Amino acid sequence: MTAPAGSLLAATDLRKAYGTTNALDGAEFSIHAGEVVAVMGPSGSGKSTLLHCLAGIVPPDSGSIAYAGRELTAMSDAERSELRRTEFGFVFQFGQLVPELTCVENVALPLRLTGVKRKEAERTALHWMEQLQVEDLGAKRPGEISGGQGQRVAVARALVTGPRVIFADEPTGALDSLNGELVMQLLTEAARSANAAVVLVTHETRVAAYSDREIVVRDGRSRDMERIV
Ligand SMILES: Nc1ncnc2c1ncn2[C@@H]1O[C@H](COP(=O)(O)OP(=O)(O)OP(=O)(O)O)[C@@H](O)[C@H]1O
Repeated sequence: MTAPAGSLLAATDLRKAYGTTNALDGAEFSIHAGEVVAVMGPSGSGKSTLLHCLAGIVPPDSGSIAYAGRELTAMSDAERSELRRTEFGFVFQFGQLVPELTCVENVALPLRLTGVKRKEAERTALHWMEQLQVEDLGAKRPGEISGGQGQRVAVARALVTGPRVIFADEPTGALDSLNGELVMQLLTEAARSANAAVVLVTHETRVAAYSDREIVVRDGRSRDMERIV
């Protein structure tokens, strides 16, 4: 099977086994620029493994992953790292901010690591913190802010390099529903304004409702869901 035309990131027939466990067993995926796709499914069905393969973190045993016309599985580790640093952004469930740095330093960090000067990096960081409504927290450290605020800072950090794809693995998993909704609303608004695609792993239908499309993973296989309106 070939990837759908015009997709930014597409995977076909992905397989990945851990010992005797088939985490992925012929999974398919595709996403367009600016699209938000929710990956749903029961615990242990292969959602995180799919995300890690798509993001070039975990190599699949077989199958194809095409990003902007380039085959991820044919790249060297160094090329995949470079891609993750420059083209992809990441938001996880928790524990992703560096506790010793202030919030603005945390958001600016991915830019600093690519050699951007401190002042310019922090100016860009503040722009994204405004989008996520956490600009007042710049001088605070992660230990001094709430979980929901921390996730919004993490989203700002994921967007700061201007990535084309954001990978979000249960980004609201540690939040109450009100804070989860706010994170989702601001994440999807900011990503759409930047024309960044979002691969969103979640088991919550309320969170998946912020997506344009849902796929369901079961026993390592994926299928598209028709949105019931
Ligand atoms: N590093 C690993 N080593 C061994 N087995 C693994 C590893 N990662 C995942 N698995 C197994 O692969 C299967 C799929 O795991 P995965 O984490 O992708 O599922 P998931 O759908 O994201 O689950 P959850 O919703 O609980 O996070 C599971 O049976 C899991 O135990």
